[in-house]
Amino acid sequence: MTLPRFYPIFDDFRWLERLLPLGVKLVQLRIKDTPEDIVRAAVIKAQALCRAQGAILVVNDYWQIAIDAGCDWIHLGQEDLDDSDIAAIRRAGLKLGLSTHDRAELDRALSFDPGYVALGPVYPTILKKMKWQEQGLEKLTEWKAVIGDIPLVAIGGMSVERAAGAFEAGADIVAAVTDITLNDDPEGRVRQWLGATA
Ligand SMILES: Cc1ncc(COP(=O)(O)OP(=O)(O)O)c(N)n1
Ligand SMILES: Cc1nc(C(=O)O)sc1CCOP(=O)(O)O
Ligand SMILES: [Mg+2]
Repeated sequence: MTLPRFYPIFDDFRWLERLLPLGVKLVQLRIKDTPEDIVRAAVIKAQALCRAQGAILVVNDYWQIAIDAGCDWIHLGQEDLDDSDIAAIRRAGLKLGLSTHDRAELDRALSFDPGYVALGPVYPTILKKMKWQEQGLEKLTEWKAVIGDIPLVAIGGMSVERAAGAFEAGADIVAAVTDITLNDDPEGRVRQWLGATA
């Protein structure tokens, strides 16, 4: 399966209600610091919205909720991997997207047979505090040479204007948060993204 090249990430299913109808076909629900029953309800809602629009939903962090809700994809970081039941995720048939930031993390990620590998932050991000400096485009090229056919996601400070460079460097997919959510016109920005990644 070839994954769509544009991968927006949102912290509320209401973003999906607004933006999936524009043609987004791959989306992550990334909810933090929220009671689990609210996350569960949001995942169920997001899953229904994605099914209705023919979009792929990736649930961040909450692997048990993703299993319970019948989702197809989960995204886990390296710390999340320590606390996850990978066998249960596999039994439920979910595919894994995994974060990587250095070569040791990449080697570890590859040992889980991931559905995609994310590398970040390619550029500085304002979304969250990270111990990692910006990785630069060259790192995407290096990662792609190692992972071959596994889809490579570029994340961190990505924008419509930066997407072409990431693709040229080896990314298959570009993920973005604040370039959309902090834009004065999120719908217009998503239309630009869809045009730039078509
Ligand atoms: C596509 C994508 N790449 C990286 C991340 C970050 O995951 P993680 O390191 O677990 O950090 P949190 O997002 O959980 O704060 C991601 N969510 N999606
Ligand atoms: C959630 C996340 N993970 C990253 C990583 O490098 O693993 S960078 C990032 C934030 C992405 O947000 P924005 O597009 O606003 O920079
Ligand atoms: Mg995580």
